[in-house]
Amino acid sequence: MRYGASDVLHDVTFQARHGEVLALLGPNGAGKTTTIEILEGFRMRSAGRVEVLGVDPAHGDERWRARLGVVLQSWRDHGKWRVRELLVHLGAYYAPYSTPAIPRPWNADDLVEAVGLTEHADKKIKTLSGGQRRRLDVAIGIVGRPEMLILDEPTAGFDPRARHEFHDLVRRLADDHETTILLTTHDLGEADKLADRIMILSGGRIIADGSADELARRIAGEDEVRWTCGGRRFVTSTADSTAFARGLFARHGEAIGELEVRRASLEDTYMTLVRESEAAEREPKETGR
Ligand SMILES: Nc1ncnc2c1ncn2[C@@H]1O[C@H](COP(=O)(O)OP(=O)(O)OP(=O)(O)O)[C@@H](O)[C@H]1O
Repeated sequence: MRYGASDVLHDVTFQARHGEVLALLGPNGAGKTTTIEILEGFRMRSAGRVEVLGVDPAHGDERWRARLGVVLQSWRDHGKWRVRELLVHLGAYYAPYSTPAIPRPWNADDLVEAVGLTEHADKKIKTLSGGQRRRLDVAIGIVGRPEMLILDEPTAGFDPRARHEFHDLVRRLADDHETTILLTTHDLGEADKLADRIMILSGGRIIADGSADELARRIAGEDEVRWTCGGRRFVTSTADSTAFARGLFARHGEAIGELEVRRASLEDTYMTLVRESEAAEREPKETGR
């Protein structure tokens, strides 16, 4: 993708598997929203090949669009509508695309319940709080029972309980309904918990693609092991904490207490990979001077 003279995405290559939850992470301005806008057919790519549900988004028709759910970063329209009323209205557009396998739309009352808005169902949308409005955005994104769901920072502004309930909903959509889900987030804990696969975008390139564990193993991350023995505290770093712990017990047996293993967190991994990529990007410019 090129805006004017500047390339904001280069060689972004990935595939999402059916029913997979994919999290797209990356610093502000990395190109996450641009990637999403290309996938949903809102923005035309400058070059390259894209297929979503087997269709090039540049030529996606209404039938294709009905199979896709999109939740953008924010929208603030429909203020005078009531929650259930809007979902019934929008849902009706999906009815012609109902199939025996995927009945469309989602029943409005069930949907309102699924996103935790039952007690607000008859309220005017402009009276909802920011987090309630975001739940409605998610409901609008899934009212047509999409086969592929794209969410741009869906939980921004959610309180911890709303976040927890949203995570359950996403896992249910993926596990029970086989919805393929691509979401962007700045919440690394959310990505760690939700995603089958994590991609990190930095400077318009994918610099990492794998499960949270795979990414943690990529940075020569050593585990930190803490324990007590004979009333003294110990801490060490090791590449193989399981073997280390086995050795500890073999040597000291019952004397070992309070054993704790801390693996490299997704945050450690993310910070390392993004720093490396930003340093690599600066380098050619510096040597070119
Ligand atoms: N319409 C546009 N014209 C020119 N440049 C743009 C346009 N939209 C985005 N950009 C630039 O493209 C780059 C990627 O932006 P994008 O919004 O995709 O980033 P992002 O990863 O979603 O960031 P954030 O985490 O802040 O939402 C940025 O440098 C941005 O300034």
